[in-house]
Amino acid sequence: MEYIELRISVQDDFQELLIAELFDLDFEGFEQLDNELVASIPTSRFDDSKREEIEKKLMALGGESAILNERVIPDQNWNEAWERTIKPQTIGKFYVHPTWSQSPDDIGDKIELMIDPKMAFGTGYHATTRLILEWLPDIVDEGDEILDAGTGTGILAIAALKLGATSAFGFDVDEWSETNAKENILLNEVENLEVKLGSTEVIPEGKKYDVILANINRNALIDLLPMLVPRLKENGRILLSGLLEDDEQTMLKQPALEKLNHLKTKQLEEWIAILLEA
Ligand SMILES: C[S@@+](CC[C@H](N)C(=O)[O-])C[C@H]1O[C@@H](n2cnc3c(N)ncnc32)[C@H](O)[C@@H]1O
Repeated sequence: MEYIELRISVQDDFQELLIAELFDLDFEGFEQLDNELVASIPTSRFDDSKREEIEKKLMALGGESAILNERVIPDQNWNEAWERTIKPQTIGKFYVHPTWSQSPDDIGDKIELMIDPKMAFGTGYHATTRLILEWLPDIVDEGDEILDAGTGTGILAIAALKLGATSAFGFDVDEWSETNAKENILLNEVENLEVKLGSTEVIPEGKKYDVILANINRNALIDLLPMLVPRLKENGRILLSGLLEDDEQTMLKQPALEKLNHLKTKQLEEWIAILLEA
């Protein structure tokens, strides 16, 4: 897949806000530099109207923010770019690292997650993924069956299986995710994780789940909830992430969530995740 990379001048104080807005516009990769942000999006999801929308958002931030440069990044450069920026990290109970940085001999009681991200979202670096990884041990029980909507690298489904879930099904509309999640399944030697390219239409017919993980973004979640919620078992839990603080009330008012109990909302930086129970 080919990507468009935008280099944007933006003061450090406004970078998180801009990342959140670009994320809602389907941007996937972000690199924060000194008063600059580099953001990337698949070429197929970028057009003049998105560029105009970004320019409007930048104007609203103040006169100094602007798109400095726009360039096309061909496929083959991505791994190299990622390899420079991805470092091992501890997130809650997990030690997350790529294959090119070996796990130290002693990671104590941490659970190892080996994730080679390539271009799929889910390095564990984004706050929305970290938020779920930190919370996951409290949500997943032994024997649970998991549905991972927008699986990206497969990191959340793999983590859930390592916590004792018996099986997981992940889906993603991004073809890189399908390939990459499958690679990460092999790396982590997890069994019973099936990944498919597509959206809710690829969920096995009639199947219901104990836990649904959905780290996508507000607009996609609003569209997908009517298809996801009926896939919850009785007392099943759904965790919605990829949301900003201000999205909480909009989400909780969604008709598809009407019959669910809101258990808890957690926040990390400006991002929130909402847990509900059927
Ligand atoms: C924020 S990433 C999350 C990746 C991973 N689950 C994580 O937590 O790190 C969202 C993923 O959802 C996928 N996605 C976006 N819209 C979707 C849709 N309508 N159906 C399925 N996947 C979608 C994107 O391709 C992307 O890989």
